Amino acid sequence: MMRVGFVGWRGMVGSVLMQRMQEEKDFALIEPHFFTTSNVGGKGPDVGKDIAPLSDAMSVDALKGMEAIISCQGGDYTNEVYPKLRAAGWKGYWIDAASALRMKSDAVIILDPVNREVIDSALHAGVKDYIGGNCTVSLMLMALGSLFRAGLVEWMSAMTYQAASGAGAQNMRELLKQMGVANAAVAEQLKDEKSPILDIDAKVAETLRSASFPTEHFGAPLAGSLIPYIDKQLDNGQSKEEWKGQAETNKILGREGNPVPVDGICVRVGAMRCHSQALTVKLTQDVPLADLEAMIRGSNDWVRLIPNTREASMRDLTPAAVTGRLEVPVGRLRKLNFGPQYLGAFTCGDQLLWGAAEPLRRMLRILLAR
Ligand SMILES: NC(=O)C1=CN([C@@H]2O[C@H](COP(=O)(O)OP(=O)(O)OC[C@H]3O[C@@H](n4cnc5c(N)ncnc54)[C@H](OP(=O)(O)O)[C@@H]3O)[C@@H](O)[C@H]2O)C=CC1
Ligand SMILES: N[C@@H](CC(=O)OP(=O)(O)O)C(=O)O
Repeated sequence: MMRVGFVGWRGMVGSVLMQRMQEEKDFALIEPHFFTTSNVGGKGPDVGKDIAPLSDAMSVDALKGMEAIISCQGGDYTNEVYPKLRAAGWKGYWIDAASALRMKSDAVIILDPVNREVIDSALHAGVKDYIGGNCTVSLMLMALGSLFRAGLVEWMSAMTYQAASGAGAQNMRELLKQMGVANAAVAEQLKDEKSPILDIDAKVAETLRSASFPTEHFGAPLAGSLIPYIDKQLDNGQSKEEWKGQAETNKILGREGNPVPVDGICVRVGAMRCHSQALTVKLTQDVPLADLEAMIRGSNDWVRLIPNTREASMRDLTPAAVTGRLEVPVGRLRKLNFGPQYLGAFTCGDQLLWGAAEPLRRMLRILLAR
């Protein structure tokens, strides 16, 4: 059995990975070893079989014994440990959720329902580093990857509505705290159906702006508001999250030499763990809507085409409906007023599943099937 090391298994992404691997009985096929940066010798997770006590995730010697390592520990850990491990001659497979190694020329961004042939040819060529993509990019490609693959996308604009979970577990907690504080500020007025709405509104606005409103993690109010900036600021006016749209989409599709322009504005909203995106696609030709729908519907086992009606959109195309599910719905599909080559679409997906954990466990399955 393949010896597989897990680092970062108790974090938010790691916990979702453990959950999915249990559901799919992946642990029955491997010899799992668990690592920690904080509790060496402690007890690992319950995965339905006996496991050794936790090993030191900073020990190159301990990690070197693994044939594959899956890390959900974050980019700082990857930047510190990965180079030492390779320098020590380790030849195993490194599978990582963090962005640190994504754009390395000999690393592949994994999203097998979209780029299985890129993964297979890299495996054949002896590539050892397989990195999960940015959640927003992966979810967009799960929804509309078929249009890129058919050569139908001249350019795409992705305007995003990203959930608190993308910023981390503490941020999810902070969003809920903010909701609680905003609610508490007007709890008495809410009990009285006749209390003036503008008084309630003014009190909420004052609360959101007050110095005591909990914003330690987001740096700004998110509940009752939004934050139109995600990740670092770049010199060209884009945020790092916006930069990833084009860079990672084209790398996943294996067309870095002839990139399709992708751009937009990435916005944090008060959803818990589903990222949504409003997409505008300039098509390379005027393809009938029904043909585009058929192409999207047939592109992978998880995409769900939602009829462009008010009822279906409100029922099936929201973070509340999609959270915790592997399905990636795409709807609001229509030709835009700009002309017959302009397509509008809206998609929503769980960013901890296809956006983070799922591509990692599927990469492990691909290795096991070799
Ligand atoms: N958040 C996201 O949506 C996405 C994240 N990623 C990548 O995955 C990396 C990990 O993200 P995420 O899972 O959010 O990180 P977390 O902060 O949830 O977990 C990272 C590590 O922190 C340590 N830790 C310290 N305190 C706790 C605690 N109370 N509960 C659990 N773990 C704790 C654990 O290490 P130890 O057990 O060694 O102490 C854990 O493995 C990110 O840096 C990013 O690179 C990728 C895609 C999406
Ligand atoms: N930046 C993403 C989450 C994330 O971790 O992305 P990346 O894996 O590209 O660093 C978000 O905030 O929603």
